[in-house]
Amino acid sequence: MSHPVILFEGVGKKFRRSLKADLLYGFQDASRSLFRRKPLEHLRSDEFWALRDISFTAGAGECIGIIGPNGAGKSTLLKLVNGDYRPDRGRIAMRGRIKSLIRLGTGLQPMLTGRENIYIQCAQLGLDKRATDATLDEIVAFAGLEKTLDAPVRHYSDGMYARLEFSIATCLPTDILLVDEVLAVGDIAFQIRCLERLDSLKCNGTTVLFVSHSEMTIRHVADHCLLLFDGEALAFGETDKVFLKYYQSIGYLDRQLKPLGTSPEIPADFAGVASIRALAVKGQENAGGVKVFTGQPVDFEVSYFASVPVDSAGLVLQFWNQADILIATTHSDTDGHRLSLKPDGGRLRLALPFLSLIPGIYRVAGGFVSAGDWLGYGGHLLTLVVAQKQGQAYEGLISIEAKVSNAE
Ligand SMILES: Nc1ncnc2c1ncn2[C@@H]1O[C@H](COP(=O)(O)OP(=O)(O)OP(=O)(O)O)[C@@H](O)[C@H]1O
Repeated sequence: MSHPVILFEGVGKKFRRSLKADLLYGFQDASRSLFRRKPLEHLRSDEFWALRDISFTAGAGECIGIIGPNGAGKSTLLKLVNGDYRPDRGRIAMRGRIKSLIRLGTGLQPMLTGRENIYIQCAQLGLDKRATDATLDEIVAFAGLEKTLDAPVRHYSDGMYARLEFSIATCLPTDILLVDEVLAVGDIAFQIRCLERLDSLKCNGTTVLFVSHSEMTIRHVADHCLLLFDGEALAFGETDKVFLKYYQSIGYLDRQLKPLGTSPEIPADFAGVASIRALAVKGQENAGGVKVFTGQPVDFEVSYFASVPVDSAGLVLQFWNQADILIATTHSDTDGHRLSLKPDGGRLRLALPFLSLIPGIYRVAGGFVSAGDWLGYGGHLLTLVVAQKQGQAYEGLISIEAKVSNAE
């Protein structure tokens, strides 16, 4: 990476446990800062490191997913980037404008209406009234708040707050976007719109730091992940490896809770799916990739590996929803169960003529089966975001294709 947009070098941030220490050390630290002396690097009594020795970089258009248990230091890291805190140790360098969605509702004035808040926030982003007039409809439509635009935002639900804040913050291009768990309170249709918008912001060069406890959303948007644990960076890099480290570090694997990404029943992968992607169908491309819709055809390209030649294997994909419920399994009773897999690997095409999944975010798992046994199983091969065509509405868990005709 040539010039990182965000650089953390050995960054540390400490906090105090008591109000007394806060007041006393706050005064001491303010005096040091006044005389341009470096912050104290050692801990005084009642202090602790909320972040210790954190180093990573993020480039233009890159999204870093920040994961870890409660209290690990994720929000503190975002607040350091946002300039809410100064680091007590190390160096942070950044370039460009920052937009943050860190604490729900803090950017909005509760007594003012949604419309008034949009004008205030847009003015802070540098838009004059005429420019705001021009983007107002788009902001409101994205947030889906047409009916409540002129109500005071103190009457909004948490989800409505999040929709308005996200919509305003992302209506203009920005260099750095900080997102802390704000999508969690939005409904599924809004979450899907947010993920699409994040994809398109990334395509336009925005660097995103994205904090979430949802593995599915992290996997969809993040190019790399940073795992924080008790203020320390336990892992940084490929999403798969970082999640595996996360599950190992919280004992998820030991407790046999069937972690995502592995299947404990399978001793060794003879043949498995290396990667899978949805293929573009005309009119279904969007800025961040391929869009798939309920009721439409979808094709997948599946790359596989095999350690030995395999005759007569079947390719099976499973679709798990965000509550980790298995919603659907593919079946292909013709050629799909008589595949020969070459030992050097290859590519297959799996076609679904009618996507039965209703709008939502799904984890695609699966692999090859032979005589009823898995030859290899991938627990998280793809995060699939399913949208709906305008004017359609779905209820239930799946949509079933039906043909209706006049009965003579
Ligand atoms: N202003 C503060 N003063 C004192 N302690 C703080 C302050 N802000 C955060 N902490 C502490 O720092 C640690 C890290 O907090 P942080 O909010 O960054 O965690 P997190 O990983 O975002 O957690 P969560 O997943 O629960 O949101 C916690 O122990 C928290 O209590």
